[in-house]
Amino acid sequence: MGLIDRHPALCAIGAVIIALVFRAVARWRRAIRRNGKPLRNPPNTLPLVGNGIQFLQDRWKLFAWFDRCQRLFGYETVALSVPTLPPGVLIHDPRNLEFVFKHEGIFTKGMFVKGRTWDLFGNGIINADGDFWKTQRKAGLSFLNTANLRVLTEVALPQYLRESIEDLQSKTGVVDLQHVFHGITTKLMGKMAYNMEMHADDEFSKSFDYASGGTAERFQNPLWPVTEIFLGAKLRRSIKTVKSFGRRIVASAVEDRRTQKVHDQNHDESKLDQISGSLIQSLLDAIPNEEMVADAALTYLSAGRDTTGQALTWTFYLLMRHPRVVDRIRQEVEKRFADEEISPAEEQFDPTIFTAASMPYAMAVFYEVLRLYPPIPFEIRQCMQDAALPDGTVLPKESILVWCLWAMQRSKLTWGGDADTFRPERFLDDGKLVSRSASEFPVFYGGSRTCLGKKMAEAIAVQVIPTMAWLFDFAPLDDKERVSGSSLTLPMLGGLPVTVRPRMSAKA
Ligand code: HEM
Repeated sequence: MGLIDRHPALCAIGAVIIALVFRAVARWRRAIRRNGKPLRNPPNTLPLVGNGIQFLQDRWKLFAWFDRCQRLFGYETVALSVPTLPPGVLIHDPRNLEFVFKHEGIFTKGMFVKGRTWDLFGNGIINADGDFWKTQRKAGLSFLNTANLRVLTEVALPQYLRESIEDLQSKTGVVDLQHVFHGITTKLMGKMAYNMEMHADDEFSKSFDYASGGTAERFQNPLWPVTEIFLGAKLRRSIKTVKSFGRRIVASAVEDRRTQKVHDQNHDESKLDQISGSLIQSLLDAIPNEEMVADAALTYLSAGRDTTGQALTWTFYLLMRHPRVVDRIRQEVEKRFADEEISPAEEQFDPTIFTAASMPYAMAVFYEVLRLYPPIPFEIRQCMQDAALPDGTVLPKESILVWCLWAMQRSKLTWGGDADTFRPERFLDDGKLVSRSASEFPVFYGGSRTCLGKKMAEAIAVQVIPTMAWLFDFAPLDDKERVSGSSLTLPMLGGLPVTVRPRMSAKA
């Protein structure tokens, strides 16, 4: 239910306050121009409240509205106005986005984003700038190095995937696939990054999901500082739980050091144990303040596990609706078996034979899912100085720039007439995977702050998708269209309940 449905009285008070401050904001708004003229307004822009009502709707209705804007205006930049907030624009043109990626110093998260996410992420990498950002990025780069990624694909992922498969093979009745995939990515990040056993249904994970939803709603509700005074108790409690878990991660890493469980290559231990906790140890080496290490750790955890687990959930949602695509994945698996001279009937199933290079179709499926269901569905930046976009839009300092990946990645101008169709083949040319520029396909962001975990996400997807599609038939409980719950990422509201039928007796 949307905020209006849940709290009509509060929304009415909000509308009055919005109207009162509109006069002041309107003067500011006039400053955004293209070729000396004000920008066009999107549909449903109202006098006084501008687009404020759209932003109060449930997020999938907001995405649909962004999508409508994209269909109506093509690549044209349009005005966004939410009274009480700085003036804004909605951009669609990849040229503008390329400019934003190239000028990271001008278009930053600013106080607009940081003010809303600070409680949860503090100075974690997605909020940090300057040297503190560089330090965290360096720690992340060392964690995601080639050797560690090899341990991920050869040891950790097969182990956690195997556990999930065994679990699915023993299940009768309904299974929530979102929970299954979230479980895999939670265990992976927990062990590799922090040397901790983590589970998708522990108290921290539940609190984090709630806190992420509450934080995301702050971007839709301009009166959040007021409404949270009355309605924010659960959010405050959740953030407190999340923060205390961040401190536990740090305490556990410090204890690992004290008891010398920090791994050196000479120990007689598994490859996975050797690299476990490498992210938190690099962060501890580089950052003198443990509170800040905790922020950095929590931000990496969210960036790494939620995005990938959710992308896999949307993948199987779409696969259940497109059996033709499942058949093609299975054909690719059979070809892979033939190349490796493995009999498909063999008892033991080894997911490590699936790599990005050997499974272009499975990779294309993953990319096509990321196009239609981007795990970070919209982005907001704030101008640190006056700026002009390549299309001539002049933005005064502090104005807001929004792009909605959900809408942009459905643009017929960029993706052709069948942009709304799930067609993995669009990412293939002569059987080889084709890449698209970050400005056309910004799913992993672009420029100097491009996602650090792209390779990790791909490595996970290319093992999980063919393995699960080969071993199981999944069926949805109904044909209803699934939508996203409130979050900073794109969880499926209510999870993905399915029935599972093992296709063969192959063991994981
Ligand atoms: C399908 C999976 C993923 C998608 C779609 C994705 C997408 C993104 C996007 C859009 C951003 C920019 C966010 C922003 O600042 O507004 C980002 C940043 C980041 N991602 Fe990912 N991500 C994925 C998986 C991962 C994984 C597995 C990791 C591993 C830890 C990771 C680590 C990061 C980090 C550290 C940043 C911050 C980069 C910086 O600010 O310098 N991501 N990601």
